[in-house]
Amino acid sequence: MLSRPLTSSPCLRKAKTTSRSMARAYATVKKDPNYVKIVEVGPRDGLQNEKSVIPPEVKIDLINRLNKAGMTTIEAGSFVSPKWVPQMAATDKVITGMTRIPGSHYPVLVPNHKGLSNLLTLLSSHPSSPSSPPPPTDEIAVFTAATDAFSLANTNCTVSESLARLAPVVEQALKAGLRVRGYVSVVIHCPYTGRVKYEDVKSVTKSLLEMGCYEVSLGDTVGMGTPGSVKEMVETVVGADGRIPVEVVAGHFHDTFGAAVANVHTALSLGIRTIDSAVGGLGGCPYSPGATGNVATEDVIYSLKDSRYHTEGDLDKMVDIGYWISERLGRQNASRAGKAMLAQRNRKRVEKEREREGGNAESVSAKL
Ligand SMILES: CC(C)(COP(=O)([O-])OP(=O)([O-])OC[C@H]1O[C@@H](n2cnc3c(N)ncnc32)[C@H](O)[C@@H]1OP(=O)([O-])[O-])[C@@H](O)C(=O)NCCC(=O)NCCSC(=O)C[C@@](C)(O)CC(=O)[O-]
Repeated sequence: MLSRPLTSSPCLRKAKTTSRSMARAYATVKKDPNYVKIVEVGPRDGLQNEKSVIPPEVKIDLINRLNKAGMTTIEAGSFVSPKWVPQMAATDKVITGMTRIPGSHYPVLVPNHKGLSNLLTLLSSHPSSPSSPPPPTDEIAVFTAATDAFSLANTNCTVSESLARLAPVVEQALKAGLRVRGYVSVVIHCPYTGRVKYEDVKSVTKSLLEMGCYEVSLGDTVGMGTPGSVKEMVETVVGADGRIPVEVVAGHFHDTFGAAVANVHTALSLGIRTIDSAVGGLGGCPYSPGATGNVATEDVIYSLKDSRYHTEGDLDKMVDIGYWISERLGRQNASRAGKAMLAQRNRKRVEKEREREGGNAESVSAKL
């Protein structure tokens, strides 16, 4: 239950420019109706909950590899309080150290004025001559939740307080020429209060769009969603009144209960065309106890094969990256498709060796 009406803040009333923001949102929508845009969240959502501090060089390497594998929207880090999420502390080093490819986007999370101010200071020192590389980022993501309990745990304020805090941040970011994406967490289930009211998800989504977010990502943070609950939630959010077009919402599914790929396809069947995912199924929110990683990017790409949809990202290269980063972090690769493809490659390699060795059964069977 939200503590007070979302529209009660003066900042929000001021920011109510529905038609302008909706037009901005529509302008970014991909024209091809079967194109599925993937927002690769591995370097941010994927790493933020890792216990041991990952050096910026590894994060930079990860982002560069993802770019080379064809991912063009890669969430690169967060300008949040290092006391709350220590893992994201060196995001400034990451976004200035990574190779920036023209046309790619590297959004960073910003929770408040301080985060935006730190980012704008960094961006102001970036050379802006035509020959200089693209700026470290051109996009921020602001985030809130569908329940006060989660919002308080994650950002130390209620939902309406967070919206009031974010409205001027979004306004300033837009004035500075940044794109702004929004997140709503716990859209199905809250780890503190249980089942969520989908009308609250809709209300928060609407507020973020009215502020000027070009898109709002609906986060099943806990990963308890099922195709049935995702359908009901999305149908409530995009609703029959037609005020939130499905083109401006994205799906963000964690895979705690193994239903994330099914949830992705449910979202697609309802018209959503932007999906957040993390290579190797990395991830978890520090304030969502028990939740596991995001749906693996490899699993999303694999599941779209032989369908009417198409997307970006070279599956073989993504499988390599999933393997590499999982090894690097010393954790299990959580991508089912990734593990299956690696096993398949291994079998093929052994078969080739068998052919080369002239069918030496003993040495080959030892490798299988
Ligand atoms: C929002 C705050 C800052 C409020 O935290 P607070 O403690 O209420 O902040 P404050 O304003 O009272 O400031 C306290 C201290 O933090 C500093 N501070 C304050 N802000 C910043 C900043 N931006 N950058 C750097 N430092 C900052 C500030 O300067 C001060 O420093 P001190 O004077 O004590 O030395 C904090 O709660 C926070 O950073 N929360 C972020 C939590 C987070 O990152 N969670 C994970 C991301 S959300 C997610 O994963 C879900 C998602 C998006 O993936 C979708 C889904 O799956 O649902």
